[in-house]
Amino acid sequence: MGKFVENRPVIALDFPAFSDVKNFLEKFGQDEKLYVKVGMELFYAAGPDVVKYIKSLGHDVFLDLKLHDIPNTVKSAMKVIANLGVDLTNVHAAGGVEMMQEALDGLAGTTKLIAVTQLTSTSEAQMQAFQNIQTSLTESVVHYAQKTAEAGLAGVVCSAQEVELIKKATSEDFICLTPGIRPAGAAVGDQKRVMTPSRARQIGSDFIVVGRPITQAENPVSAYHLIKNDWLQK
Ligand SMILES: O=C(O)c1cc(=O)[nH]c(=O)n1[C@@H]1O[C@H](COP(=O)(O)O)[C@@H](O)[C@H]1O
Repeated sequence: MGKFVENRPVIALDFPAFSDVKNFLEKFGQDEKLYVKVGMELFYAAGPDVVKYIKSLGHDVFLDLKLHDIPNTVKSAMKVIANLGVDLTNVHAAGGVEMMQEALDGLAGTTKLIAVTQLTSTSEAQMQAFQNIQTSLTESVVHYAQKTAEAGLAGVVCSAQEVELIKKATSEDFICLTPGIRPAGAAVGDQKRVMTPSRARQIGSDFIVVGRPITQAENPVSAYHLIKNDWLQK
């Protein structure tokens, strides 16, 4: 049996208002069930209602709030998130093993939990100079992935460039969700560690997250399908 891979690119709904989400989702056919990401911008603007709306349409939701606080606060917040019925959510691995374990406890098995390692907008030079971590960026990501696995979480957020080493250091089943995905020739923007959908698939990513290349496209539905086809092609 092959390992689980999510065949739909997760669309980052990075919009400032509920109405933008409605407009965006209405472009797709009613039978097209999507996997979308609700991040800080949209959640702070539209709150739990937007999550409930998206779920009521039958889409899957990754609630990306990247919690990073003391263990007790994160656990309490996760208890609230557990009631939203989302499919996936995340914390920052830098919060520590105890924080990650408390986050899991708060969710009580309702929602899959993953942890951000090093953001895909971080380069090795930035990490070394700013975070004062004197290893390679890959070593830092693999270290966070091992600690995340030790805490019992389902996987990590990383760039596709680190997936092979993470799987070796943890297990084949440990989820690697990879943002920083760009079709060949697309604008990279603020992302630093990027890869195309097909290359990410070859390398072993389990989920890809794509925002602007879809949401800012002239035709978001065809951009989505082009990216999906590239992702499905090994
Ligand atoms: O946790 C995330 O989803 C995330 C982690 C990370 O390391 N890098 C990253 O880009 N993301 C998110 O993935 C999305 C990428 O969007 P685009 O760069 O527009 O494709 C954004 O919503 C980011 O918040």
